[in-house]
Amino acid sequence: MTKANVLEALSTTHKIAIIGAGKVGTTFAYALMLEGLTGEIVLIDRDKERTEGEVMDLNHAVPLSNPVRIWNGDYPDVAGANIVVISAGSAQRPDETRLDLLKRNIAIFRQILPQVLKYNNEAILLIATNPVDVLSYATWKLTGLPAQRVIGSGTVLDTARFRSMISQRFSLDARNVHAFIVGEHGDSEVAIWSSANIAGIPLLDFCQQVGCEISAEDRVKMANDVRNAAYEIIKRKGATFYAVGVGLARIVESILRDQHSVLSVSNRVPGFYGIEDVYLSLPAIVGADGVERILKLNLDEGETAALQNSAQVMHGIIEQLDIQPL
Ligand SMILES: NC(=O)C1=CN([C@@H]2O[C@H](COP(=O)(O)OP(=O)(O)OC[C@H]3O[C@@H](n4cnc5c(N)ncnc54)[C@H](O)[C@@H]3O)[C@@H](O)[C@H]2O)C=CC1
Ligand SMILES: CC(=O)C(=O)O
Repeated sequence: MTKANVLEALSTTHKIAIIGAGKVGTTFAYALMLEGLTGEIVLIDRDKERTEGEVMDLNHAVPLSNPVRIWNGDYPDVAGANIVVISAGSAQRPDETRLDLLKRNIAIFRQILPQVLKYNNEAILLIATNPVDVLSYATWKLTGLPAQRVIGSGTVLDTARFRSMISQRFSLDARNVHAFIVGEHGDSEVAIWSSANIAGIPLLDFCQQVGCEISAEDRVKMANDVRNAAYEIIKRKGATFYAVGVGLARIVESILRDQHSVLSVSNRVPGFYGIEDVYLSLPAIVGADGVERILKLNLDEGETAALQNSAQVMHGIIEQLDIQPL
């Protein structure tokens, strides 16, 4: 069998269920289709009419991209899905933070999760709805599933924004920029400069070598630009969906193809830096079983304190939630 045949055979056996066929859910479905990652995509949304329109539109691209069955389904259709992605719920309005969404979206999760579990308790759950860390933690608690199988998209998006901005600054291929945003996917997130590197060369050494400069002020500004990217985009076009759609597809790719990729997904922190019982993003190895291992970055003092602060913010919110298993 050629590599192409193997990949084709693999992709046709996989099924992805997407709950919430709004801007994020449908852009993710589009990315999945273009990348040929799966044989079946079922979209589930309370707005059946609009979802039917989305499904028609997506299906018309199938002859031009990859063979995939895409349909407008309901909860019984999550049966047999390898991964259930949840992107249902409210998105931020221009003057809102992600945490402002919590009350509305946790109520929606309380409706959705029992339905998912009723038809499939073996899938990996991938959460995109905001506030993603709190909702991933709540999903883990409510469902009682192993944390390894309850994953938040976390700072995969912020990390991509960070790499994109560094690459633009130094006119580089973003794929050669290695740097992470960790912590909350939100206002308390932390840019990790101490281990940022270009193809293995520490960023400051790279700058010295090629004669570029990045001052402490530049770094603060860039971290703020990453942190504020969603606000700036929402102010201009009402929502963000392309990068997160591709980010979700990237996580799904690593799971379906058991790639063991290191991605900054949100998961239960295993006591690193004195942080526990909270979902936050750190680099993690993602494969067929979900999160296989969370990696400990060597952080400097300021980064450690900022990450601990991010965990405190999450703890403060989690403590106010009354989460009883379903
Ligand atoms: N994790 C990340 O990096 C990102 C997360 N987001 C979040 O993703 C979520 C979705 O954003 P958008 O797609 O832009 O919003 P949207 O409003 O376009 O889509 C949300 C969808 O959820 C559906 N929905 C609401 N309640 C439902 C229920 N009980 N059952 C089934 N479907 C239900 C709605 O009908 C709608 O189609 C938001 O919370 C947003 O903040 C957005 C961008 C990035
Ligand atoms: C909306 C959101 O969470 C983002 O674009 O980062």
